[in-house]
Amino acid sequence: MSDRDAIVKARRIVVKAGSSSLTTPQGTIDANRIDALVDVLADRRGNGTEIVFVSSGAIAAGLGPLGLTRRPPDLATQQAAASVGQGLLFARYTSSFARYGTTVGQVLLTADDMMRRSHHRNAQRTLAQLLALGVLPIVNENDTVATDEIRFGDNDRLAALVAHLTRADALVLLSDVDALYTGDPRRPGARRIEEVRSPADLEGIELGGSGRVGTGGMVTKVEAARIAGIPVVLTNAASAAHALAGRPVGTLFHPADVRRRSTRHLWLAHATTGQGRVTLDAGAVEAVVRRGKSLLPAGVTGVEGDFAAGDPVDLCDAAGRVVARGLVHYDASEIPELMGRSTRWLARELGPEYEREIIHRDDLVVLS
Ligand SMILES: Nc1ncnc2c1ncn2[C@@H]1O[C@H](COP(=O)(O)OP(=O)(O)O)[C@@H](O)[C@H]1O
Ligand SMILES: N[C@@H](CCC(=O)OP(=O)(O)O)C(=O)O
Repeated sequence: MSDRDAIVKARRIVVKAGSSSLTTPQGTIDANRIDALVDVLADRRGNGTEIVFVSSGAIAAGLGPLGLTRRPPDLATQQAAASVGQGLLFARYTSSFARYGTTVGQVLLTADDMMRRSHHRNAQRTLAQLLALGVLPIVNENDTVATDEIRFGDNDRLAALVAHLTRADALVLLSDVDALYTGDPRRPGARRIEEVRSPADLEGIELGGSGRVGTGGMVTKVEAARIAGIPVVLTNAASAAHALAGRPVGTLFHPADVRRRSTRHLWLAHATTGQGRVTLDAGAVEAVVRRGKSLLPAGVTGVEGDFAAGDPVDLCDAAGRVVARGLVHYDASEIPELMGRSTRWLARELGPEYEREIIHRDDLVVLS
């Protein structure tokens, strides 16, 4: 079965639409385009396919009502715009899907929901139950409470992780551009890439930034395709029906092998930024990278940054090369007095609560 056939036969599909496909240049929801996309999704659903829809556009749809003409640079105004826009978007989806008798459920996720085991299971259960009840989940990042430090920012990688979370068979990314091109399609000479089979197919391709209201541009779409581990089609919203029908539109990304990685590990590797750095001695690098062990205080030689317990931090070797990333169990300020000490010594001198790892192996992903 070809990967285009796999999209036709998929029983569960994650479809993601970008801000530019759902909103107008005036910063309002684009009701006509939303209705047209809902028509396509409802049609596919009518064939018995379960759809999980990841919708961007909360910030973009909130701009007009707030009298703004462009995406604000500061987080607080973005959060406010998202708060206004998300409600308007969801109201539109509710009424648009009601034309087909379809009930929709709003699912707003934070990066933490992908990362922390308990939250992760919770999100997974909610999505599974919505699908079991015949509800179409509409997912977005919970932008109103997301902060710069711990935020997806773009919905492409979120969609890939949602595909893992829901064990979807295919992912369709809808943007304002009809495919991946060899360079920015706004410039002459850019050619459409029909298929991406391996990272080698991406060599020499210029992955540019986003359009007027989007975030992440092509970089995060290609990254999403790499994370997804299922067939991915990237095209524009107008070609959604063709993409779902297996027609040769857009760019088809054949699945990369990511089966051995959990969603949390994929999140850590691809969707977080280290909030600081911890330097490891050679023995600790060997233990963490080669033997899959937890990072103990004894193997730490240095710390940089101002992170808090629970933040993602980069683990570096003595040459400063990042070898892994993990969720740290201590604040940055606590680490200097623990460095180089055995856990037994720490428990005896500082108390039993200091007998824990700097980073537990379950919260750690090797990057080198
Ligand atoms: N190599 C490329 N191929 C296709 N599009 C590209 C490329 N480089 C940059 N782009 C730009 O990426 C934009 C889509 O990204 P983005 O604005 O984040 O979309 P969305 O809001 O749909 O997620 C397009 O408008 C396009 O101009
Ligand atoms: N969660 C954000 C999405 C951020 C964004 O712009 O994403 P995208 O348009 O998919 O590149 C929102 O709803 O505004």
